[in-house]
Amino acid sequence: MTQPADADGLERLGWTGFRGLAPGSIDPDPGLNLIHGDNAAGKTSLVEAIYFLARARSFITHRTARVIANGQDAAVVNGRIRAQGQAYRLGVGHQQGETRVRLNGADTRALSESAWLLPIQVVNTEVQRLLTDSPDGRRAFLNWGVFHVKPGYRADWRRYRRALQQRNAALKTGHRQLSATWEPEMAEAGKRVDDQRRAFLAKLEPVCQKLWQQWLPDRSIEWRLRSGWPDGSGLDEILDTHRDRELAQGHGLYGPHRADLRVLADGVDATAQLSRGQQKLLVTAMRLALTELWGEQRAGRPVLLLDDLPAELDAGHRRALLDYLLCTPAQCFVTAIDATQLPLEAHGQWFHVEHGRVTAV
Ligand SMILES: Nc1ncnc2c1ncn2[C@@H]1O[C@H](COP(=O)(O)OP(=O)(O)OP(=O)(O)O)[C@@H](O)[C@H]1O
Repeated sequence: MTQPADADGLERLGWTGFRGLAPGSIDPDPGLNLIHGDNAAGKTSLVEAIYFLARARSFITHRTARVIANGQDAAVVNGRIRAQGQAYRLGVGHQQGETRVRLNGADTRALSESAWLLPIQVVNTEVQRLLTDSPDGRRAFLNWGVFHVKPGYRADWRRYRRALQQRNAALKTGHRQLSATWEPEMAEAGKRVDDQRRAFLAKLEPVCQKLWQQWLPDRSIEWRLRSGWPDGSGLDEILDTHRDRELAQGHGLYGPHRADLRVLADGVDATAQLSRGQQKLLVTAMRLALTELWGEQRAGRPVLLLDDLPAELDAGHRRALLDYLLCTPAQCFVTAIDATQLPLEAHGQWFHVEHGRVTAV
């Protein structure tokens, strides 16, 4: 999709002390950005810097200190972002174990104050882990997915988590009555969380199906949300019925914190049915569909990071994915080792990365 020059999105990105990148800056295209360079040139580091700006953490490591360049004491990423027609200055830095986020020159209290500016999704060679890893990642996918569609969701989720923690503390110390007092709050907030997740999935599914049918035409893909408590019963009822068991365990066993999104191919677990390349396509479709849905919200413009896009995909599927990127509402950053792997010569802005230096081509 050709974007006007003043379209929403990331207009400027600058960094110092970040991974192996030499201090630098780029002015990204509002649509498509194509980044190429040899192994270890710094391509992943560049897209990681964009993610760091958007989410104040890395998608590579939980140890944020690792993004600091060897021998430096701080990593800082700055961005100029246009959202709803307005310009914002966002800065994220990590130093001495602390991450600070500054928006328009002032410290922000919560990530949610700035997170709406750059709703971001990553597709890389680890993308299949959404299917193969524990439910935590799938719950995070749901939580961020809903948050960007319904900003009020965060408050419901927080309210639920607080009631859960209080009830868990009571369960741990064997306080039957105290644990029961937290249940109405937990059940009410928990139902709101579950309802919003289901409404969000109902919107997302047709967008995913469109892509799945194009990219995996021989497979029938579907998902099932497990709420985190048995179907057909209210959470209040379940908490009441199972209190003794939960007291014996010392923590709560039911609720949306135990939800899972099971993804099936031809009726069975997708990981048992599909090749790695097919799993990549399946999850890529989910992440792209999410950015399409976010794009309709007209809050912050969604950003898609596709690191090493050609990996594990045959020429036909690569082409299909690149064709999709030409019409997505998201601002895209795509990396590959060789420019010829991204046959989009006439499109977007190209960058070359060499020994940590990024140059617009
Ligand atoms: N904190 C750090 N300080 C300095 N250099 C680092 C740091 N973290 C990683 N590096 C180095 O940065 C280099 C670039 O890594 P990066 O993963 O960005 O490369 P890439 O271009 O994506 O490579 P590939 O195509 O092989 O995936 C690597 O040599 C790595 O050792």
